[in-house]
Amino acid sequence: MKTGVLLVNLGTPTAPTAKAVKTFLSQFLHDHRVVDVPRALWCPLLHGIILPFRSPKVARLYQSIWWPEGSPLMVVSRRQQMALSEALKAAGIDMPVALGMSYGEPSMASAWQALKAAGVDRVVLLPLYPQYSVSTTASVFDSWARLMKKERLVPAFRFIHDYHDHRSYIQALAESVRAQWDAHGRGDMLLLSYHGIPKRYEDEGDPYGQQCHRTSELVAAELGLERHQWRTTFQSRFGREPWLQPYTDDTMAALPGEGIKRLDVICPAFSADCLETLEEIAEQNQALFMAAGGEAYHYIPALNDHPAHIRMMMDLVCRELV
Ligand SMILES: C=CC1=C(C)c2cc3[nH]c(cc4nc(cc5[nH]c(cc1n2)c(C)c5CCC(=O)O)C(CCC(=O)O)=C4C)c(C)c3C=C
Ligand SMILES: [Fe+2]
Ligand SMILES: [Fe+2]
Repeated sequence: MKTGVLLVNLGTPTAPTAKAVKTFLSQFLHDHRVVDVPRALWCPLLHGIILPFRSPKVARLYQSIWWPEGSPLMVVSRRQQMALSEALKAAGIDMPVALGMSYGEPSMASAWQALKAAGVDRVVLLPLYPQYSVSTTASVFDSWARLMKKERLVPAFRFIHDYHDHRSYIQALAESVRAQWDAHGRGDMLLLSYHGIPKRYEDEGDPYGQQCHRTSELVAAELGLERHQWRTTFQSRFGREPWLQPYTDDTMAALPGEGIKRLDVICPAFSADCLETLEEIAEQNQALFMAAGGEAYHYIPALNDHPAHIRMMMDLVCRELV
């Protein structure tokens, strides 16, 4: 049997324009795993207000973080794919690596076609979401299942459910914090900010919030931090219902008043830098913290294609070879 790896991430617009953002948001926000509101209620709001008004606004935000080679999420994802492929080759393991996005291009269908063309008949699916959520991981599974419906011969496959407490992941995060401290000195606190989800999803059984808290505890323990030296918050709220709390933006505005003037921020739920880290955390939230009396703010980049992150991917994938 020949095994291949299918790396999956969320996806991103093809250009920082209102049109491309609208196409991306429309696909993303039509996914029932992401927004579970009945379509009769959701579609009028989505088509009448959210897509027309949010798309130009968000396009301007994408313009502020866009790289010459493209959207950071896409550029980093391609680098991850290449680095993992090379690392596997260097270890003498013949395993093609494809990249598929849940929304937009390259699609999961194109990634599966590339693996099939390489003669793969066994697939390790690695959704690059360390913490399981219905809104991300389950949606990857849905896309895979939809693809497999068209196959007469479904390949053997393994689905990596989550890796929120995996040793190499925790070590890679801790290593990136230490590198930050070595370069810029240590802040008064390490804030671990995770993408949020609606609180209702957690009440209905989504383990995401619990897994985020566990990741934070393990990183703090690995770094030898005391309880008052780190905090977990949730960012990127969308819509009106309550999301997981405490909210990152409220915390930013409050910390300087509590005597925390120098802050280090890491976003462990993001395996690649993207709009939500480079703009929301590194720009918007920095401005909130400084306006409230903060003195130093350091955003610690996502693990991206750092060698420790690629080693972690190797560990996760090779574990599935037995
Ligand atoms: C509508 C509800 C949303 C849920 C639930 C949600 C969960 C969720 N998302 C990520 C990772 C990413 N989200 C990104 C962008 C983004 N997310 C939402 C909404 C929800 N996300 C929107 C509407 C957007 C687009 C930007 C905007 O309009 O504000 C991204 C960045 C993509 C990029 O192109 O850079 C990532 C990555 C996780 C991990 C998660 C739940 C655990
Ligand atoms: Fe619709
Ligand atoms: Fe999101």
